[in-house]
Amino acid sequence: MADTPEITPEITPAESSEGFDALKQGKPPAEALSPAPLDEPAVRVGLVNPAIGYGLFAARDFSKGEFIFTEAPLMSGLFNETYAEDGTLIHSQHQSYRAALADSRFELNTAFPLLAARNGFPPLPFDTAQQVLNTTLGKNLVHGRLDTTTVSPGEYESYVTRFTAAVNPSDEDSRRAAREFFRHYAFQVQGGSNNNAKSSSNSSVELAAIPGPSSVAAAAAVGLSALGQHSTNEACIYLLGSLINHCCRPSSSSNIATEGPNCGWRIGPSGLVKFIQGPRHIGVEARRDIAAGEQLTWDYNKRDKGFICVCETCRRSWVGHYCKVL
Ligand SMILES: C[S@@+](CC[C@H](N)C(=O)[O-])C[C@H]1O[C@@H](n2cnc3c(N)ncnc32)[C@H](O)[C@@H]1O
Repeated sequence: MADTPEITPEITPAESSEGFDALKQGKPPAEALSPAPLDEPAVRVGLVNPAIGYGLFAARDFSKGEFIFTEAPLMSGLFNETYAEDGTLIHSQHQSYRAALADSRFELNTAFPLLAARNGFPPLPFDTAQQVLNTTLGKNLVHGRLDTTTVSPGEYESYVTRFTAAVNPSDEDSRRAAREFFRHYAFQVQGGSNNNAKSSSNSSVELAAIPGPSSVAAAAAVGLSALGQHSTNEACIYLLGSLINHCCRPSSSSNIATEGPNCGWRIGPSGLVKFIQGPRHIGVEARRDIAAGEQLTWDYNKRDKGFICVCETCRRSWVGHYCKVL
């Protein structure tokens, strides 16, 4: 898959000032307290196309401001701004991957087939993958449920034939694959003592608390021993959240009600979204009304995305450019 940056969050000025005002007052205004997502089918996994791979789609209609789902991480390693060749960071990410593999091999190998192939695991047969896509890929959901996938056998085959399993990959190959994977799929969760994770760009996490799957705990333990010498931030991978694709914002702000990324996210509990219980739990929020069937997207917020973007916003502007030339 193309080189992709870590996903970094985005926040609108309106959301930002609302959050800070609420925090200054000590308690958020009642109308700012969003209800937890409904515990009913919220999302399904689909294939966008063989080049982009999977995406997440709305399984029902959502209103602006509604939370779509919350999810616990599958794994967590230390974070590095540049993903430079840092032995401790790569070790923590690789350990996290190995632990997650022991707990959740089918889910990992279905959701992230390139990572699987680089570690010597060939793509799963369609029937097995379909079961995972329909049910267990939602195993870390806290609120909201996974709906039935619409991936057809033909679509699946044309996607996974892109990945050839490495033969006897070395430990070095596996470490490199884990680092690249974290770089492309992880959410940066800020470390430190502040457990009040704010919205999108100000997410934080309490490193001392290590709930969740053993893969999260294992990597956090590795990470904790390295704190002080390295980044205190964590890189968290989510089975569903990490499958959401990027969409650029439209150049005209008048279009944001109907175009551009339709989701935002928060990690950890905060004054505004108390229903997010775990420090590394992610909450995905509708930034505008979303119709059932629409692909969920957000802005990775990176100048260098590491892939050629073919989002709706870019496609519209290409058409605009083409028309102007004509
Ligand atoms: C976090 S993953 C999203 C899930 C991914 N589609 C998958 O199936 O694994 C990011 C990767 O998805 C692809 N991607 C996401 N948004 C894209 C976009 N707007 N245009 C092209 N590729 C995109 C890129 O390959 C990128 O490296």
